[in-house]
Amino acid sequence: MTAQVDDLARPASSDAGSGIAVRNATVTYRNGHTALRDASFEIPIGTIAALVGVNGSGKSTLFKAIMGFVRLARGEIRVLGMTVAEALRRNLVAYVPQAEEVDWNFPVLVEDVVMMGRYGRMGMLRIPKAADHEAVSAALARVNMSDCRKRQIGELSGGQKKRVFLARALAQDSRVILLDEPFTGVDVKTEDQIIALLRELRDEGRVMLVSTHNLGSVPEFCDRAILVKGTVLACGPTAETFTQQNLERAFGGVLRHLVLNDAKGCAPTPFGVFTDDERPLIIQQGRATARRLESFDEERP
Ligand SMILES: Nc1ncnc2c1ncn2[C@@H]1O[C@H](COP(=O)(O)OP(=O)(O)OP(=O)(O)O)[C@@H](O)[C@H]1O
Repeated sequence: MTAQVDDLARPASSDAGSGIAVRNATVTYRNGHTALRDASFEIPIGTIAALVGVNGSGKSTLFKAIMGFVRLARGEIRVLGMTVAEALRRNLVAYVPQAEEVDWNFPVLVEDVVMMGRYGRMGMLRIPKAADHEAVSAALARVNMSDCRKRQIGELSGGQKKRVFLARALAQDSRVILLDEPFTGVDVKTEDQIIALLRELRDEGRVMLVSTHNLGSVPEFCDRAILVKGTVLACGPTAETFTQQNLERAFGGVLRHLVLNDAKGCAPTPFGVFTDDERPLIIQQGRATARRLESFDEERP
């Protein structure tokens, strides 16, 4: 069953085994705008969860709350059973930012960006030890960016920059990784590489929360989905949550219906197509499919 908001409004004492538990979280900005109201969901450890919703629905606000950048007016967030402050103090949470949040003109080498993931383990003077250099090299190798380690971060392509910030999260060795639109501006090959890496990290027992507008990719690699629109509309296993009904509530008017002939050119098969991004989500009989439009095209006669 898809967990609805009311099911999760229970005390935080049942956190054992949960990666992120958000209960009735409400965030009101200084100008009085409440961006998130009574948001509740839970993600177990060893999970990749998608965070989806239209622009302004509160995805970044939720990330900021999990990172302790904004205070909750009401409610509670637990990370690995701890308060946010405790989880951050222990370096357990890493954040991979949106491209727009970074000043790419800042003169810094790729390896220095990745080393930032180690800062929490260093002393006041931030003098790296051998273990820090090893962690940086291993993280760069894991995202296939070792050859670029001496390059300025601003010189890299969009996909390469994303991989460097992922490497920073790996060097930090966090158990919880928040990724803010990691696929925006990256080609399909890079997207597939990032997805493969996220799966490896999941299998290591980490928790990933991925904000994305690439709805078509979600059923392919996310175990769970959280649909937001000023609050959490639905959350749970992707197969149960990513339904036409829930997506229509979250995305309203962006659903289009196409009528396509099947492979034999026989009876028309109705499909719903959500076009929030360049990677559309195909809905068939009210359920999300894991196929991308381009792979569907390949099957057409
Ligand atoms: N610092 C702020 N002060 C006041 N309001 C804010 C602030 N940051 C965001 N908001 C408002 O809160 C709401 C949620 O914004 P948020 O950035 O969380 O949305 P989002 O889902 O991440 O959007 P996008 O998909 O465009 O990144 C929006 O109405 C936004 O205008």
